[in-house]
Amino acid sequence: MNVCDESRPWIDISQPLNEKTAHWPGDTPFSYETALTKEETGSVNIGRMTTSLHSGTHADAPFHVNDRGAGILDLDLHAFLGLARIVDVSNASVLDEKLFRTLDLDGTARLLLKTSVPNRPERFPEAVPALTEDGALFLAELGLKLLGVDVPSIDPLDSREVQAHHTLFETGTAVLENLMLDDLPDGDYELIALPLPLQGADGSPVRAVVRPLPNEKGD
Ligand SMILES: N[C@@H](CC(=O)c1ccccc1NC=O)C(=O)O
Ligand SMILES: [Zn+2]
Ligand SMILES: [Zn+2]
Repeated sequence: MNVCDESRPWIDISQPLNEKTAHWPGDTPFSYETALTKEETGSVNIGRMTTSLHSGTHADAPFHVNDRGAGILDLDLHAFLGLARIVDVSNASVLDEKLFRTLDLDGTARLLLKTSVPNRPERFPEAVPALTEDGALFLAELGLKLLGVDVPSIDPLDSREVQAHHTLFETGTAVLENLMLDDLPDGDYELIALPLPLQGADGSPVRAVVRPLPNEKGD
């Protein structure tokens, strides 16, 4: 990955974080304030933010669903960095093995799924197409390093078992949620979506960017 190739600009696929960003019911909304103004310090403005780690575009850590699971700082960054395939699954109401068998996932290390839910960062959806246990196992067996979705959760929004999270984390697959994929055609991309080095945290906001792979002619 030559990150300096200016002929292929990076495309931001992150939700903006502001006071209107949707959050999980009962969870901490995002807020930013200037805690110390330039007038107060005599030199600089100093910001402070408060947020759930599951607002906006973010990575989950295994600790999110397992008290003994790894925190975000313990995860291998390579999962969040490298080749990724974007696939439109907007015709599917569940993300199961049957669906995945119809897709071209050969050699895919990172899979970003574009679901039927439109990208509306200010609106928490009523329902999402959930990843089934057989779907999660199928992806893990493919050797997937990372699964990304454009909705707030890979599990049903009212799930207590959060089975898809458990299955992916038990098989060492990283998870990104709330990506913005609506404007991107299916295909192979480079992805950078690094979590912050938050000690002990169950997740982290990421700034997720992609760019299409160069075509064979090199233009
Ligand atoms: N699993 C979701 C988060 C989640 O389930 C949640 C986040 C905040 C408050 C409550 C939540 N779940 C259950 O009520 C996620 O990974 O972002
Ligand atoms: Zn999350
Ligand atoms: Zn999650």
